[in-house]
Amino acid sequence: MKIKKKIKSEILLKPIIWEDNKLILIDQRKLPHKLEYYVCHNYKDVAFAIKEMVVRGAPAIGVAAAYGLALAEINEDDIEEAYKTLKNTRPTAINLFYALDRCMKAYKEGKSILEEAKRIHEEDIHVCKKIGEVGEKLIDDGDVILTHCNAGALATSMYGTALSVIRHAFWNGKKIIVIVDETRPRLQGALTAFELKYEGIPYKVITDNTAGFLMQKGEVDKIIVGADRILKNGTVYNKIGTYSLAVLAKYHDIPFYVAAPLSTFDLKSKEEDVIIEERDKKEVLYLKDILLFPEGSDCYNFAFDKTPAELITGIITEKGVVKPNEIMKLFK
Ligand SMILES: CSC[C@@H](O)[C@@H](O)C(=O)COP(=O)(O)O
Repeated sequence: MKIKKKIKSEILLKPIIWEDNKLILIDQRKLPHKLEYYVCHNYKDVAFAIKEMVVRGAPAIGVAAAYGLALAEINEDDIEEAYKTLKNTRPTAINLFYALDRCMKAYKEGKSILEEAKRIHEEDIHVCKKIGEVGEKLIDDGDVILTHCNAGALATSMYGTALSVIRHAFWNGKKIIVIVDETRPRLQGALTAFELKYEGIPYKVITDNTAGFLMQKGEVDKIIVGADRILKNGTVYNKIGTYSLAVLAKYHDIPFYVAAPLSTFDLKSKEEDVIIEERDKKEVLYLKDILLFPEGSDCYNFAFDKTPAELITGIITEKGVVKPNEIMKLFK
């Protein structure tokens, strides 16, 4: 049994590697066709990597940012400046601020930033595994599970959040099929498909606008997504399109789960404090270099949306599954 488990974690992708005082990231811009690495030598490289989505996904950007600050320490850069630069890379996922603030606290207490970054990295691996073990109990043999964006190994340090639940169910012998939303405009669904293919987990890709029709046909048993930030009132911020899925799930009476570590909870902010990232309009208007719409077209490119608590069946965390109105139980 033990040997089997070891092999399973060894086949998982490791998007974040710390080696010889360098941060090595799987370059997610090149996936799914090329598995290439992007090497960060200083905090500015890391800030670029987060902004340009070389590394992405809430827990992964937190871990990368922590190592970014560690690089600033190693290179004897101005730590306050590095902290500010890294903090201003992406505004919505709370894990970025959680990890940077932890490292800053360690620094101010005269401790090593690198040691704190390594701890955050290790903890993320451990809690994501736990989320999978806890959440897989909600999955029935034969389930068809729809997921949005990529809440997989690539979005964390190893197991993923929503995909940790899915891969643990698969490892435990449950015959599942994953419906992968393509997730326009950045197509994080391709990353999810890449991970599932890598591990032999059956999946089928759909365009985002197919989800409702599949639910109407009775072909979706459960929906599991990740989160970028969860407020005390149970509001979940996640990839744009999550809210529409949750509304559809409610209408069709399909359980809608959110999987996230405690580091994704923001107990201080109110909804009006949360900034929804708006990215370059080119991501929507162009496909690579091809302009898809009439010259001069304007568009929206919100990267995230918010899903109210009443649409969420349960939140799967490393400390158990809670209803969105029971969040404070997790912090007692
Ligand atoms: C475990 S990842 C959870 C979320 O970070 C994920 O669903 C998501 O929205 C990622 O957005 P991205 O813009 O790709 O960083």
